[in-house]
Amino acid sequence: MKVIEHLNTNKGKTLFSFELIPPLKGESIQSIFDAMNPLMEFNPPFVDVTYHREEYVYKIREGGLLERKVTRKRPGTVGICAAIMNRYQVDAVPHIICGGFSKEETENALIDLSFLGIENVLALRGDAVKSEGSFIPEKDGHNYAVDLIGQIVDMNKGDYIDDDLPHPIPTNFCIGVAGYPEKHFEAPNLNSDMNALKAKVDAGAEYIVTQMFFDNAKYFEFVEKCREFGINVPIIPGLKPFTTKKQLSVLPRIFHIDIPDDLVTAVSACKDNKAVVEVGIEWAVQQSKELMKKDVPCLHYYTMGRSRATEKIAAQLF
Ligand SMILES: NC(=O)C1=CN([C@@H]2O[C@H](COP(=O)(O)OP(=O)(O)OC[C@H]3O[C@@H](n4cnc5c(N)ncnc54)[C@H](O)[C@@H]3O)[C@@H](O)[C@H]2O)C=CC1
Ligand SMILES: Nc1nc(=O)c2c([nH]1)NC[C@@H]1CN(c3ccc(C(=O)N[C@@H](CCC(=O)O)C(=O)O)cc3)CN21
Repeated sequence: MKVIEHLNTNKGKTLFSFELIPPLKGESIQSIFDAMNPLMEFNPPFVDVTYHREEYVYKIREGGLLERKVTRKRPGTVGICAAIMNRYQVDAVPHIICGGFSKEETENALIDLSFLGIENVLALRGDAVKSEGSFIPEKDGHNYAVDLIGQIVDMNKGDYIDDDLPHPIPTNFCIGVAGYPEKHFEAPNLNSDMNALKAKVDAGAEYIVTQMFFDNAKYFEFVEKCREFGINVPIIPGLKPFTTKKQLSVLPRIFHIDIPDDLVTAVSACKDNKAVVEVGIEWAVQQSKELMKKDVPCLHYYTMGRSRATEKIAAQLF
């Protein structure tokens, strides 16, 4: 079933969903099941699986020469989606990114997903390669998420880029996109980021999932701003439970978000990360309760394979 159908048929009740990161190459699918099992009792109608692009690693060869190798440390998004749909009563939402894909490779990936009965994708531009400063599109790949959405919508109409196909069958994907309550870091200002978001929705995105935020006011202002811009699709808040002291500096650096004063004070006062986990749970529960009161369609937790904190949060809410 499509995410938008889940959101529409559950009017009035906030749904629970979460996001997984594929295990490192060499690990087994069991680590995914271990991360999911404790969360399945809260009946998530869908689960997101992130996509991780290639990275460059440098190996020292004889004579001290450096050899650059292209590697993917976390492959498996498509396989994991098929495995979890097969094992649990849940819809998988693979993340599809522009980076590292030509249009033909994107078409082939979407064909695989369609064959597997996967009806949902989150369409993203994707991050820059770790060792590169900024996002560089693939030769013959997409530049922005909006262009990727165009290709998916075309396929949903039976319009494949391979124009030699005699009777191409339309795919049937529900498309979600990312939204940034605190602005995407590359956008020159909030208005231009809002225009980019509006373009994604106008191109065919049916719902938005937000970047993590720790101050609900940011989400409420964002939703209001979206409505002013004529963006009328459901906006699912994304929440990340705080679990380590290091995240005080890591999260703002990676995700370009602010941590509210009270949370900084509470985390800083913790004597160890065990105490931080408790603070993180309490903060996320308070955020979730307030969001639920405002009838958000779904609460989406960035568990990234570490389910303990999210399990404790969900137990208090769902
Ligand atoms: N790998 C994953 O699973 C996930 C990745 N992300 C991350 O989200 C970030 C960006 O992805 P999206 O939001 O999908 O990208 P996007 O293509 O919607 O936007 C990227 C940036 O380009 C700007 N922009 C968009 N269209 C434009 C246009 N036509 N002209 C000029 N500027 C334009 C936006 O304002 C934004 O600053 C990445 O950092 C991505 O990796 C987010 C969620 C999950
Ligand atoms: N820019 C961006 N890229 C993403 O891949 C991404 C977003 N934003 N926002 C939404 C989700 C959330 N994602 C993630 C991905 C990884 C962690 C994670 O593992 N964080 C570690 C720190 C990572 C590090 O130290 O490199 C943590 O401790 O929380 C969290 C959320 C993936 N998604």
